[in-house]
Amino acid sequence: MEKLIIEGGRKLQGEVEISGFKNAAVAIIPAAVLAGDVCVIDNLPNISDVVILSTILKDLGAEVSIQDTKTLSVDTRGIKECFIDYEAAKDLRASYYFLGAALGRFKKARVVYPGGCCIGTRPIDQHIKGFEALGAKVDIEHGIISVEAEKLIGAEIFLDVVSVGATINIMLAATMAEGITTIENAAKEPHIVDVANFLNCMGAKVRGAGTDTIKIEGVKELKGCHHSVIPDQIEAGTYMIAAAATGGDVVVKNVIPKHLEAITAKLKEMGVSVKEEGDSLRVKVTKPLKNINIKTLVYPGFPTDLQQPMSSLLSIAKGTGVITETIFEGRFKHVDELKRMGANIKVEGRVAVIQGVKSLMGAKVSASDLRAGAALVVAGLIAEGETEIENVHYIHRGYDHLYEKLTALGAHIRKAF
Ligand SMILES: CC(=O)N[C@H]1[C@@H](OP(=O)(O)OP(=O)(O)OC[C@H]2O[C@@H](n3ccc(=O)[nH]c3=O)[C@H](O)[C@@H]2O)O[C@H](CO)[C@@H](O)[C@@H]1O
Ligand SMILES: C=C(OP(=O)(O)O)C(=O)O
Repeated sequence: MEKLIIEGGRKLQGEVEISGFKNAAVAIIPAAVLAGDVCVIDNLPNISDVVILSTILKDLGAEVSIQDTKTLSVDTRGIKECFIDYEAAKDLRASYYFLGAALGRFKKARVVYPGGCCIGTRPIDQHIKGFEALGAKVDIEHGIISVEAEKLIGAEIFLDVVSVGATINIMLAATMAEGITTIENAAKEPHIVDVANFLNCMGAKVRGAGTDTIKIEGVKELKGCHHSVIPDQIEAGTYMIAAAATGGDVVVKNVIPKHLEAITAKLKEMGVSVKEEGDSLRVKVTKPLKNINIKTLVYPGFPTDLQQPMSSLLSIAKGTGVITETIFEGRFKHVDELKRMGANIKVEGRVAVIQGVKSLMGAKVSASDLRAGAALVVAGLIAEGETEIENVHYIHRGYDHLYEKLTALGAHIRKAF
């Protein structure tokens, strides 16, 4: 089992290039099923979720080729039906997008209940409600979700909770439904817009993505297209946090600064200098950092996916900070590991109270999920001495070339087995 060893205490300095967005890529790859044609998807991150989804496409009968780890060419004409079992999909969440895409194209799909990070209960009732509203019958038996419809008919769907996954899945299923589908109380995250742009590039008629009302006018068929995935705001945010935590000076390149406003605002509130330079953000520490309060919210609020890495930074900021996690009830599993490293954090339900300490100490720790892993990497970069992180496979779900990028910024980080 791969482990990650970090010799902490070095300021990160230099430039880091941000890769394509995991959460957009993992929806766009399954969405290619809808085309029944050749799609070229560019700027993909080299992460395990992308590798798994590409393998699933191949196993379903698509012709898949990857160039430079970044560009996927996929011909989905050979796919005739969609069944995805436990072994194929247990390690990621996004397998559920094959439900919406295959329902749209074949009016039928069977996909194992999704996996992904264990950060709360993560129900999929809103996805099911959406599929049913479009006319599909949904059954869940022995851990397999089956969806089937004679035909799909556009409907008005009001989501009970703002869900990224349900918004995207309903968009996928509705692209070839008869008539108009309206999703109200839709999620507004940047990757919703990226997926809508990909669908429109294939010939779909999706309007309003990025607002809380999305309208999809069904079309008879879609065609292949070429699409480039947007930069990963969560990877970018993680490097911004790591730069601040190590007292560094880092230019985070190839980002859309607008997507990073929530994290930029919070870093500035702590006393970090964040300057926009075109499609880069320069993050520099010039004075001691003060603690702050954070509440995770749907976009454009502070993203839950950055809450865990941010808690490592708050652990060494002066004073007391409070994190309120409103999206996932189980997203504080990293806290016990941070405590091993000397952090002073008390968790009660969805609230973590962090009393800043002078520094963290290297220790043996274990990642419980992707962003818990990112939090431990940030903590390891700050800590005095050596930090050994287990369960690194979680981190590889979402961070492209982590070792190379951190090493180029001056970190001492290596693999061990
Ligand atoms: C692959 C992907 O893009 N993952 C992201 C996606 O996950 P995911 O799409 O699973 O997250 P959702 O936006 O759906 O979940 C938001 C909230 O809605 C609840 N909910 C969701 C669906 C549903 O049918 N019923 C329901 O109650 C969830 O339990 C959670 O409390 O958005 C999350 C919130 O920004 C991010 O942390 C994940 O990184
Ligand atoms: C929770 C995450 O991913 P997933 O939904 O794919 O498990 C994440 O990217 O932080």
